Amino acid sequence: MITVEHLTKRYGSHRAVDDVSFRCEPGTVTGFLGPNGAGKSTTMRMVCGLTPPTSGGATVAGLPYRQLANPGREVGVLLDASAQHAGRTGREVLTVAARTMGVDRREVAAKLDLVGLGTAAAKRRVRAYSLGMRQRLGLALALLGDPRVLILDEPANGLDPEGIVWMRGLLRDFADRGGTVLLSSHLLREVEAVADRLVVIGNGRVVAQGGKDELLADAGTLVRARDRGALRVALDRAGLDAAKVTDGLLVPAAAEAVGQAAADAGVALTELRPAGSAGLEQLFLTLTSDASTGKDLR
Ligand SMILES: Nc1ncnc2c1ncn2[C@@H]1O[C@H](COP(=O)(O)OP(=O)(O)OP(=O)(O)O)[C@@H](O)[C@H]1O
Repeated sequence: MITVEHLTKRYGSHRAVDDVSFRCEPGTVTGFLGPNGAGKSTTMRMVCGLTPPTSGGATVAGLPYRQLANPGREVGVLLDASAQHAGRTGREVLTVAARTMGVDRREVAAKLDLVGLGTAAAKRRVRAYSLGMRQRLGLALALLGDPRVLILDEPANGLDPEGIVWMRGLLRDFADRGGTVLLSSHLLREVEAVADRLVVIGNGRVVAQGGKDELLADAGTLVRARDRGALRVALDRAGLDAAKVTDGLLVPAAAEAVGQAAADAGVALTELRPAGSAGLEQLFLTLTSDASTGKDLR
Protein backbone atom coordinates (compact mmCIF):
# COMPACT_ATOMS: atom_id res chain seq x y z
CA MET A 1 0.00 0.00 0.00
CA ILE A 2 1.18 3.52 -0.81
CA THR A 3 -0.60 6.60 0.51
CA VAL A 4 0.17 10.08 -0.71
CA GLU A 5 -1.55 12.89 1.19
CA HIS A 6 -1.52 16.52 0.15
CA LEU A 7 2.08 16.35 -1.03
CA THR A 8 3.44 19.73 -2.07
CA LYS A 9 6.93 20.70 -3.23
CA ARG A 10 7.88 24.28 -3.94
CA TYR A 11 11.15 25.36 -5.55
CA GLY A 12 11.20 29.11 -4.87
CA SER A 13 7.83 30.32 -6.07
CA HIS A 14 7.38 27.34 -8.45
CA ARG A 15 5.06 24.59 -7.24
CA ALA A 16 6.58 21.46 -8.82
CA VAL A 17 4.03 19.32 -6.93
CA ASP A 18 0.85 20.90 -5.66
CA ASP A 19 -1.41 19.17 -3.12
CA VAL A 20 -1.16 15.69 -4.65
CA SER A 21 -3.13 12.87 -2.98
CA PHE A 22 -3.74 9.28 -4.08
CA ARG A 23 -3.55 5.69 -2.83
CA CYS A 24 -2.15 2.55 -4.42
CA GLU A 25 -3.74 -0.64 -3.13
CA PRO A 26 -2.26 -4.16 -2.93
CA GLY A 27 -3.08 -6.26 -6.01
CA THR A 28 -3.14 -3.26 -8.33
CA VAL A 29 -0.92 -1.46 -10.81
CA THR A 30 -1.34 2.32 -10.70
CA GLY A 31 -0.20 4.26 -13.76
CA PHE A 32 1.14 7.70 -12.83
CA LEU A 33 0.78 9.72 -16.00
CA GLY A 34 1.79 13.18 -17.05
CA PRO A 35 3.85 15.06 -19.62
CA ASN A 36 7.52 15.89 -19.05
CA GLY A 37 7.94 18.27 -16.12
CA ALA A 38 4.48 17.50 -14.69
CA GLY A 39 5.88 16.50 -11.29
CA LYS A 40 5.95 12.69 -11.44
CA SER A 41 9.60 12.22 -10.48
CA THR A 42 9.42 14.83 -7.72
CA THR A 43 6.36 13.08 -6.25
CA MET A 44 8.08 9.69 -6.39
CA ARG A 45 11.26 11.09 -4.86
CA MET A 46 9.21 12.50 -1.97
CA VAL A 47 7.46 9.14 -1.47
CA CYS A 48 10.91 7.52 -1.28
CA GLY A 49 12.29 10.04 1.23
CA LEU A 50 14.84 11.49 -1.23
CA THR A 51 13.28 14.96 -1.53
CA PRO A 52 11.76 16.59 1.57
CA PRO A 53 8.21 17.82 0.90
CA THR A 54 7.29 21.44 1.53
CA SER A 55 4.08 20.05 3.08
CA GLY A 56 2.04 16.87 3.12
CA GLY A 57 3.35 13.35 3.47
CA ALA A 58 3.43 9.81 2.16
CA THR A 59 3.65 6.30 3.57
CA VAL A 60 4.77 3.01 2.08
CA ALA A 61 3.64 -0.21 3.75
CA GLY A 62 2.22 1.91 6.57
CA LEU A 63 5.25 4.06 7.38
CA PRO A 64 7.10 7.06 5.96
CA TYR A 65 9.86 5.58 3.77
CA ARG A 66 12.65 6.85 6.02
CA GLN A 67 11.18 5.00 8.99
CA LEU A 68 11.23 1.59 7.27
CA ALA A 69 13.78 -0.60 9.07
CA ASN A 70 15.05 -2.33 5.91
CA PRO A 71 13.41 -0.45 3.02
CA GLY A 72 14.64 -2.75 0.25
CA ARG A 73 12.66 -5.61 1.84
CA GLU A 74 9.45 -3.56 1.81
CA VAL A 75 9.66 -1.51 -1.36
CA GLY A 76 11.60 -1.90 -4.59
CA VAL A 77 12.51 1.45 -6.13
CA LEU A 78 13.73 2.27 -9.63
CA LEU A 79 13.94 6.01 -10.11
CA ASP A 80 16.90 6.40 -12.46
CA ALA A 81 18.30 3.42 -14.32
CA SER A 82 21.47 5.35 -15.19
CA ALA A 83 22.34 5.97 -11.54
CA GLN A 84 24.21 2.65 -11.11
CA HIS A 85 27.95 2.55 -10.40
CA ALA A 86 29.31 2.41 -13.98
CA GLY A 87 32.50 0.57 -12.99
CA ARG A 88 30.74 -2.40 -11.39
CA THR A 89 29.42 -5.41 -13.24
CA GLY A 90 25.70 -6.11 -13.10
CA ARG A 91 26.37 -9.04 -10.78
CA GLU A 92 28.48 -6.88 -8.46
CA VAL A 93 25.75 -4.23 -8.25
CA LEU A 94 23.27 -6.85 -7.06
CA THR A 95 25.77 -8.60 -4.78
CA VAL A 96 26.59 -5.37 -2.91
CA ALA A 97 22.86 -4.63 -2.54
CA ALA A 98 22.15 -8.18 -1.34
CA ARG A 99 24.78 -7.79 1.40
CA THR A 100 23.36 -4.43 2.47
CA MET A 101 19.83 -5.81 2.66
CA GLY A 102 20.77 -9.16 4.19
CA VAL A 103 19.43 -11.07 1.19
CA ASP A 104 20.71 -14.58 0.39
CA ARG A 105 23.37 -14.35 -2.35
CA ARG A 106 21.59 -17.02 -4.37
CA GLU A 107 18.91 -14.42 -5.05
CA VAL A 108 21.41 -12.46 -7.16
CA ALA A 109 21.49 -15.12 -9.89
CA ALA A 110 17.76 -15.73 -9.57
CA LYS A 111 16.90 -12.06 -10.09
CA LEU A 112 19.40 -11.62 -12.96
CA ASP A 113 17.74 -14.58 -14.59
CA LEU A 114 14.27 -13.18 -13.93
CA VAL A 115 15.03 -9.90 -15.74
CA GLY A 116 16.74 -11.63 -18.65
CA LEU A 117 20.34 -10.59 -17.95
CA GLY A 118 22.29 -13.73 -18.86
CA THR A 119 25.68 -14.81 -17.49
CA ALA A 120 27.64 -12.86 -20.11
CA ALA A 121 25.68 -9.63 -19.53
CA ALA A 122 25.96 -9.97 -15.75
CA LYS A 123 29.78 -10.07 -16.08
CA ARG A 124 29.96 -6.85 -18.08
CA ARG A 125 30.48 -3.47 -16.48
CA VAL A 126 27.42 -1.26 -16.26
CA ARG A 127 29.09 1.45 -18.37
CA ALA A 128 28.82 -0.94 -21.33
CA TYR A 129 25.08 -1.55 -20.77
CA SER A 130 22.42 -0.12 -23.06
CA LEU A 131 19.63 1.87 -21.38
CA GLY A 132 17.35 -1.14 -21.76
CA MET A 133 19.88 -3.36 -19.94
CA ARG A 134 20.19 -0.75 -17.19
CA GLN A 135 16.41 -0.75 -16.78
CA ARG A 136 16.50 -4.54 -16.46
CA LEU A 137 19.29 -4.34 -13.89
CA GLY A 138 17.37 -1.61 -12.01
CA LEU A 139 14.32 -3.85 -11.96
CA ALA A 140 16.40 -6.79 -10.66
CA LEU A 141 17.70 -4.49 -7.91
CA ALA A 142 14.16 -3.33 -7.06
CA LEU A 143 12.98 -6.96 -6.85
CA LEU A 144 16.02 -8.26 -4.95
CA GLY A 145 14.55 -7.98 -1.45
CA ASP A 146 11.25 -9.57 -2.53
CA PRO A 147 9.32 -6.42 -1.59
CA ARG A 148 5.52 -6.12 -1.64
CA VAL A 149 5.62 -2.67 -3.22
CA LEU A 150 7.31 -1.42 -6.41
CA ILE A 151 7.86 2.25 -7.30
CA LEU A 152 9.17 2.65 -10.85
CA ASP A 153 9.84 5.93 -12.67
CA GLU A 154 9.56 5.55 -16.46
CA PRO A 155 10.90 1.97 -16.43
CA ALA A 156 9.95 1.42 -20.08
CA ASN A 157 12.45 4.06 -21.29
CA GLY A 158 15.06 2.35 -23.43
CA LEU A 159 13.28 -0.99 -23.60
CA ASP A 160 12.48 -2.38 -27.04
CA PRO A 161 8.85 -3.36 -27.82
CA GLU A 162 9.50 -6.94 -26.78
CA GLY A 163 11.06 -5.71 -23.51
CA ILE A 164 8.04 -3.52 -22.82
CA VAL A 165 5.67 -6.46 -23.24
CA TRP A 166 7.91 -8.57 -21.00
CA MET A 167 7.95 -5.89 -18.30
CA ARG A 168 4.17 -5.53 -18.39
CA GLY A 169 3.84 -9.28 -17.82
CA LEU A 170 6.25 -9.13 -14.89
CA LEU A 171 4.42 -6.20 -13.24
CA ARG A 172 0.99 -7.76 -13.84
CA ASP A 173 2.17 -10.99 -12.25
CA PHE A 174 3.66 -9.07 -9.30
CA ALA A 175 0.34 -7.30 -8.68
CA ASP A 176 -1.71 -10.47 -9.21
CA ARG A 177 0.28 -12.05 -6.38
CA GLY A 178 -0.85 -9.22 -4.07
CA GLY A 179 1.87 -6.66 -4.75
CA THR A 180 1.38 -2.92 -5.11
CA VAL A 181 2.86 -1.18 -8.16
CA LEU A 182 3.23 2.55 -8.86
CA LEU A 183 4.51 3.08 -12.39
CA SER A 184 5.09 6.43 -14.06
CA SER A 185 5.10 7.29 -17.74
CA HIS A 186 4.54 10.25 -20.03
CA LEU A 187 2.82 7.94 -22.53
CA LEU A 188 -0.72 6.79 -21.90
CA ARG A 189 -0.37 3.80 -24.22
CA GLU A 190 2.62 2.54 -22.29
CA VAL A 191 0.74 2.10 -19.01
CA GLU A 192 -2.77 1.59 -20.33
CA ALA A 193 -2.17 -2.07 -21.10
CA VAL A 194 -1.07 -2.93 -17.56
CA ALA A 195 -2.59 -0.37 -15.16
CA ASP A 196 -5.77 -0.95 -13.16
CA ARG A 197 -5.91 2.65 -11.98
CA LEU A 198 -4.61 5.89 -13.40
CA VAL A 199 -3.49 9.08 -11.69
CA VAL A 200 -3.00 11.89 -14.22
CA ILE A 201 -0.84 14.86 -13.23
CA GLY A 202 -0.30 18.14 -15.05
CA ASN A 203 1.64 21.20 -13.83
CA GLY A 204 2.06 19.57 -10.43
CA ARG A 205 -1.64 18.92 -9.83
CA VAL A 206 -3.71 15.75 -10.09
CA VAL A 207 -6.12 16.45 -12.94
CA ALA A 208 -7.86 13.07 -13.08
CA GLN A 209 -7.74 9.79 -11.22
CA GLY A 210 -9.80 6.63 -11.10
CA GLY A 211 -10.13 3.06 -12.31
CA LYS A 212 -8.89 2.63 -15.87
CA ASP A 213 -12.14 1.00 -16.95
CA GLU A 214 -14.20 3.85 -15.47
CA LEU A 215 -11.97 6.39 -17.17
CA LEU A 216 -12.28 4.51 -20.46
CA ALA A 217 -16.06 4.31 -20.07
CA ASP A 218 -16.16 8.04 -19.35
CA ALA A 219 -13.94 8.92 -22.28
CA GLY A 220 -16.76 10.11 -24.54
CA THR A 221 -18.15 8.99 -27.87
CA LEU A 222 -16.51 8.61 -31.24
CA VAL A 223 -18.80 9.55 -34.09
CA ARG A 224 -18.41 9.61 -37.86
CA ALA A 225 -20.56 10.76 -40.74
CA ARG A 226 -19.82 11.08 -44.44
CA ASP A 227 -20.73 14.77 -44.12
CA ARG A 228 -18.52 15.80 -41.22
CA GLY A 229 -19.43 19.48 -41.63
CA ALA A 230 -23.14 18.75 -41.20
CA LEU A 231 -22.36 16.57 -38.20
CA ARG A 232 -20.40 19.38 -36.57
CA VAL A 233 -23.28 21.80 -37.08
CA ALA A 234 -25.71 19.25 -35.59
CA LEU A 235 -23.54 18.73 -32.52
CA ASP A 236 -23.04 22.45 -32.15
CA ARG A 237 -26.78 23.03 -32.25
CA ALA A 238 -27.22 20.46 -29.47
CA GLY A 239 -24.57 22.26 -27.39
CA LEU A 240 -22.06 19.38 -27.68
CA ASP A 241 -18.31 20.03 -28.05
CA ALA A 242 -16.45 17.98 -30.62
CA ALA A 243 -12.74 17.46 -31.17
CA LYS A 244 -11.35 16.14 -34.44
CA VAL A 245 -9.47 12.85 -34.07
CA THR A 246 -7.98 10.75 -36.85
CA ASP A 247 -11.02 8.58 -37.38
CA GLY A 248 -13.87 11.00 -36.69
CA LEU A 249 -15.10 13.41 -34.05
CA LEU A 250 -14.70 12.87 -30.34
CA VAL A 251 -17.57 14.15 -28.23
CA PRO A 252 -17.38 14.28 -24.40
CA ALA A 253 -20.96 12.99 -24.04
CA ALA A 254 -22.90 9.71 -24.03
CA ALA A 255 -23.56 7.96 -27.36
CA GLU A 256 -27.31 8.45 -26.91
CA ALA A 257 -27.03 12.25 -26.81
CA VAL A 258 -24.70 12.27 -29.81
CA GLY A 259 -26.97 9.96 -31.85
CA GLN A 260 -30.02 12.07 -30.95
CA ALA A 261 -28.30 15.30 -32.03
CA ALA A 262 -27.43 13.73 -35.40
CA ALA A 263 -30.94 12.28 -35.85
CA ASP A 264 -32.57 15.64 -35.03
CA ALA A 265 -30.54 17.27 -37.78
CA GLY A 266 -31.11 14.41 -40.25
CA VAL A 267 -27.38 13.57 -40.46
CA ALA A 268 -26.66 9.95 -41.42
CA LEU A 269 -23.93 8.42 -39.24
CA THR A 270 -21.40 5.86 -40.41
CA GLU A 271 -20.15 5.10 -36.89
CA LEU A 272 -21.15 5.75 -33.26
CA ARG A 273 -19.26 4.08 -30.42
CA PRO A 274 -17.61 4.62 -27.00
CA ALA A 275 -14.29 6.34 -27.66
CA GLY A 276 -12.29 4.13 -25.22
CA SER A 277 -8.53 4.52 -25.67
CA ALA A 278 -8.74 7.27 -28.27
CA GLY A 279 -10.97 9.24 -25.92
CA LEU A 280 -8.72 8.68 -22.95
CA GLU A 281 -5.74 9.88 -24.99
CA GLN A 282 -7.63 13.04 -25.92
CA LEU A 283 -8.76 13.53 -22.32
CA PHE A 284 -5.15 13.07 -21.19
CA LEU A 285 -3.91 15.68 -23.66
CA THR A 286 -6.66 18.15 -22.80
CA LEU A 287 -6.38 17.77 -19.05
CA THR A 288 -2.62 17.99 -18.95
CA SER A 289 -2.46 20.97 -21.29
CA ASP A 290 -4.86 22.86 -19.02
CA ALA A 291 -4.01 21.59 -15.57
CA SER A 292 -5.87 24.42 -13.91
CA THR A 293 -9.19 22.59 -14.26
CA GLY A 294 -9.03 19.97 -11.54
CA LYS A 295 -11.23 16.98 -12.34
CA ASP A 296 -11.81 13.90 -10.22
CA LEU A 297 -13.20 10.99 -12.21
CA ARG A 298 -13.39 8.47 -9.40
N1 LIG B 1 15.80 20.26 -7.76
C1 LIG B 1 14.98 21.07 -8.45
N2 LIG B 1 15.11 22.42 -8.41
C2 LIG B 1 14.26 23.21 -9.08
N3 LIG B 1 13.23 22.76 -9.85
C3 LIG B 1 13.05 21.44 -9.92
C4 LIG B 1 13.91 20.52 -9.23
N4 LIG B 1 13.47 19.26 -9.50
C5 LIG B 1 12.40 19.39 -10.32
N5 LIG B 1 12.15 20.69 -10.58
C6 LIG B 1 11.05 21.21 -11.41
O1 LIG B 1 9.86 20.63 -10.97
C7 LIG B 1 8.98 20.34 -12.05
C8 LIG B 1 8.60 18.88 -12.03
O2 LIG B 1 9.70 18.09 -12.41
P1 LIG B 1 9.66 16.49 -12.40
O3 LIG B 1 11.02 16.00 -12.77
O4 LIG B 1 9.08 16.01 -11.13
O5 LIG B 1 8.64 16.19 -13.57
P2 LIG B 1 8.33 14.80 -14.30
O6 LIG B 1 6.85 14.74 -14.43
O7 LIG B 1 8.98 13.68 -13.61
O8 LIG B 1 8.96 15.03 -15.72
P3 LIG B 1 10.13 14.22 -16.46
O9 LIG B 1 9.46 13.02 -17.00
O10 LIG B 1 10.57 15.19 -17.51
O11 LIG B 1 11.18 13.94 -15.42
C9 LIG B 1 9.70 20.77 -13.31
O12 LIG B 1 9.27 22.06 -13.65
C10 LIG B 1 11.17 20.79 -12.87
O13 LIG B 1 11.90 21.72 -13.63
